[in-house]
Amino acid sequence: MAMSTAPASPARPPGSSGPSGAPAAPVWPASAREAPGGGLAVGGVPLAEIADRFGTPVYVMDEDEVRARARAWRTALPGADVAYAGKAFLSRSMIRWIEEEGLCLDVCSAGELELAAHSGFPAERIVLHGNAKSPQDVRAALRLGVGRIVIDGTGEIARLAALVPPGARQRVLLRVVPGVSAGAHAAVRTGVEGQKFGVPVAGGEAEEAVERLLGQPRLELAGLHCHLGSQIAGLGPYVTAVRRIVPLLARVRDRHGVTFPELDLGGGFAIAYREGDPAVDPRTYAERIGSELALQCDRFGLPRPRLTVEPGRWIAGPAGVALYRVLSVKTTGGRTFAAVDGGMSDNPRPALYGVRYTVRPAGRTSAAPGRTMTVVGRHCEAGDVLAEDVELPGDLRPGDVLAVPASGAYHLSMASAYNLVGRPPVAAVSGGRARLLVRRETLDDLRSRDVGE
Ligand SMILES: Cc1ncc(COP(=O)(O)O)c(C=O)c1O
Ligand SMILES: N[C@@H](CCCC[NH3+])C(=O)O
Repeated sequence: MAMSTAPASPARPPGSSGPSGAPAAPVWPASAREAPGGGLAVGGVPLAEIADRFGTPVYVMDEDEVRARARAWRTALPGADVAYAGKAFLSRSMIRWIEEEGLCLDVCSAGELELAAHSGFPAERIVLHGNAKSPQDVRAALRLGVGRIVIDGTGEIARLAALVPPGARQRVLLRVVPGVSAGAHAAVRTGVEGQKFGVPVAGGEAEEAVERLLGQPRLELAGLHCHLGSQIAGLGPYVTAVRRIVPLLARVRDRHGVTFPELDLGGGFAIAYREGDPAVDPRTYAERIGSELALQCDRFGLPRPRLTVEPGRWIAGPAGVALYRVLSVKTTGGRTFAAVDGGMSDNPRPALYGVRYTVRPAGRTSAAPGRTMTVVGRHCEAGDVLAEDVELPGDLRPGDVLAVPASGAYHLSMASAYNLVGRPPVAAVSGGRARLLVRRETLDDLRSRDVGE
C-alpha cells in the first residue's frame, strides 16, 4: 500500500458542488497536497515539518481555508449578517481573520467576550448567548457595548433590564424554540421543547416573553433568534423553523403593532468528517431559506427581516488538521491498535457523541500492504478511540505521524486536562509558512494551578 493516499479532492472553493450535484464534502483543506518527499502538506507546509517543529500532538489551522469558508457565507448571503460561533474555536488570530472577513462574532461567556474585545473585535458586531449568563458575563457585555444580547428565558428579562444604566438601551433578541428536532446527536439538539435553551413557540410562552420585553424601556427587542442544533446535514429543519417563526412574528404584529427588523436563525451546518459525508452548501441554504422566508413574510404581509446566521463548525472544522505521533502498535484479541500521543483530552467528540474520524499517515510513504487498524488515544478509557477499522500501512510504527482532518471545531475548545497531559499547541499555515498561534500547555502550567494546602 502506498502510505500517502492523495487527499480526497483537488482544490475547489468550499461550499461548491461535486460533479453529481450533491453537496461537496471535502474532508481535507483545499490546500492539501502530497508533500514533495512523501506525506501530506497543508497550506504549502509539509505536515511532518510541523510535527517536528512544534511537537505532537499539534493542531494545524489553514488560515486561507478559514477565510475562504467565512467568505463563502458572506458571498452566499450578501444582505445578511454572518456571526462566527466562537465556541467552535477561538484564538486571537482566529478573531482577527473573522473580523477582517467582515463577519460578526457569537460568544457565550465573559471569557470569549473579553478575548474578542482585547483582540480589537468591534463590540457592536458581537452577539452574547447563554442559557445561564453570569452577572460577570452580563456586566462585561454591557461595559464593552455588545451589539446584541440573546435572551434565553423569561426570568432573564427583568434581571438584564435592571443592569442596563439609566438612559441606555440594550439591543436584544429573544431565543425561541420552534419544536424542530435536528442535529447529529441528542446532546446537540436544541430546537425541541424539553431541553434547556430558549422559550417554546408552541403554547404561547414565546409570545408572553415578547410582551414582557416590549414593556422594558431599557431593552430594545430587535427580533427573534433560534438555533436548532449542530451538525445538521439537511435544510428541511430550517425551512420548518421559518414556517413556525414567521406566523409568530405575524401574531406579534397583530397584537402589538410591532415588526422586528432582524431574524437570527443560528448555525448548525454540517461538515464532512469522513469521505462521502454530506455537508451544507451555503448557496443552497441561501436560496432555500431565503425564498422560504420571502414566501412566508409575503404570506403574512410582513417586511423581510435582516437575516443572521451563526456558523461555527462549518468555518473552523474543515480548516483544522490534528497531528499525532504513533506511540505503539499492538495486536490483541484479533485487532490491531495504533495508539497515538493524544486522544480524548484534545478531542472529546468520539467519547461524547460516538463520532469516528478518518486518519492518514502524514509523514512518509510506504510500499507495505495495508492493514486494518483502530486508532486509539493514550487515555485511561477503552472509549478513547479516534478512528475504527481504518486501512493503514502494515509497517506503521512508533514515531510515524498521523493526520486527522476536520479537527478545527470543538476539539481544542472542549479539550480537558485529563491525565494531565497538557493541551496541544495550534499552528497556522498559509503560503508555505507555519507560525505558532497558541502554545502548548506545559506541565508547569498544570502544576502551577495546584496551590497545595
Ligand atoms: C446559539 C448558537 N449559535 C451557533 C452555534 C454554532 O453551531 P455550529 O458550530 O454547529 O454551526 C451554536 C452551537 O451549536 C449555538 O449554540
Ligand atoms: N460540541 C458539539 C457541538 C455543540 C455546539 C454548541 N452549541 C460538537 O462537538 O459536535
